Amino acid sequence: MKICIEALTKRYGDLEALKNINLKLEEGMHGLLGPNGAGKTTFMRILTTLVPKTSGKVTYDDIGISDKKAIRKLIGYLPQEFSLYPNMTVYETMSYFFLLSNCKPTSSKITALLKEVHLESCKRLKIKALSGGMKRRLGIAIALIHNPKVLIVDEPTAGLDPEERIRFRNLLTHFGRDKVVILSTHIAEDIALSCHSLTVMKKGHVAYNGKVSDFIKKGRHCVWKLPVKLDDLDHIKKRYTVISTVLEGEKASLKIISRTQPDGAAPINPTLEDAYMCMMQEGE
Ligand SMILES: Nc1ncnc2c1ncn2[C@@H]1O[C@H](COP(=O)(O)OP(=O)(O)OP(=O)(O)O)[C@@H](O)[C@H]1O
Repeated sequence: MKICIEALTKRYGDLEALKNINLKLEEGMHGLLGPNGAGKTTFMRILTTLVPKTSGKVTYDDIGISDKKAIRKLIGYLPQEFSLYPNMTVYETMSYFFLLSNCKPTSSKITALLKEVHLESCKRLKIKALSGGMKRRLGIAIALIHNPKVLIVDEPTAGLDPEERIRFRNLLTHFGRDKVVILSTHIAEDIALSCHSLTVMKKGHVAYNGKVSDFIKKGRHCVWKLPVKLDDLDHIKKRYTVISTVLEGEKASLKIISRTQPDGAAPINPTLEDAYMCMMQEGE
């Protein structure tokens, strides 16, 4: 499966939410990062046929996005917000969504999907008894009912505890072996730990598209560790972008972003989040 996006634009009245987007996405895990309002949700909603594009071309292999029926068969979508009936059990919920997807709900199919998302022991639990992470895993099982080739997930790990985040990431990576998985999130670490490729969106355009590892390299010589006295803290904060502060008695250890080496600072290897912060600062 290959998704080709050519010269894609989207306008909401006078606002150009997507500007000339060109991308090719194949099987594997793709991360989508960008600040609020960058256009990520608009982009994903166009890919899922929920929002019409203004111009440009989007194809899934040789199927055009205008063929909504065919495209929807190829896609599983887990939106940021989705609601389930609190008094239904997990099993009843799956049966219900099988019917909505025009698929016959059989016990073996439901059990197999619940097994994939590690919820097979929760069949009889009511939705209201599930944790946030369990609900999202059930959301993935629902999105997989029609065995899609593409899985699009919007902010799936927000609010989850570390253990559930790890479980969810591993689940997505598992599906990335034979599906195109697009993971949109504000949690850069989730992308660093699960995605091979990355698209960074900024103000409606693609600011970066390529390997996660190459993006992180761009943050080299931009992130510094700087020990300061507490009295100097306000002055430093006015001068530099401080991304972390650890207080140690009368001193503070800062991580700062700067294209030039500040006095007394030592370079440190950037994380994906650091590299992202460097990019967001540029052109501000
Ligand atoms: N239905 C709409 N009508 C008008 N403007 C919209 C609509 N949906 C989104 N926008 C605008 O388009 C731009 C992109 O919004 P979008 O929700 O796609 O960004 P985002 O990157 O997903 O943001 P977030 O991270 O906050 O979810 C924003 O300026 C937003 O206000």
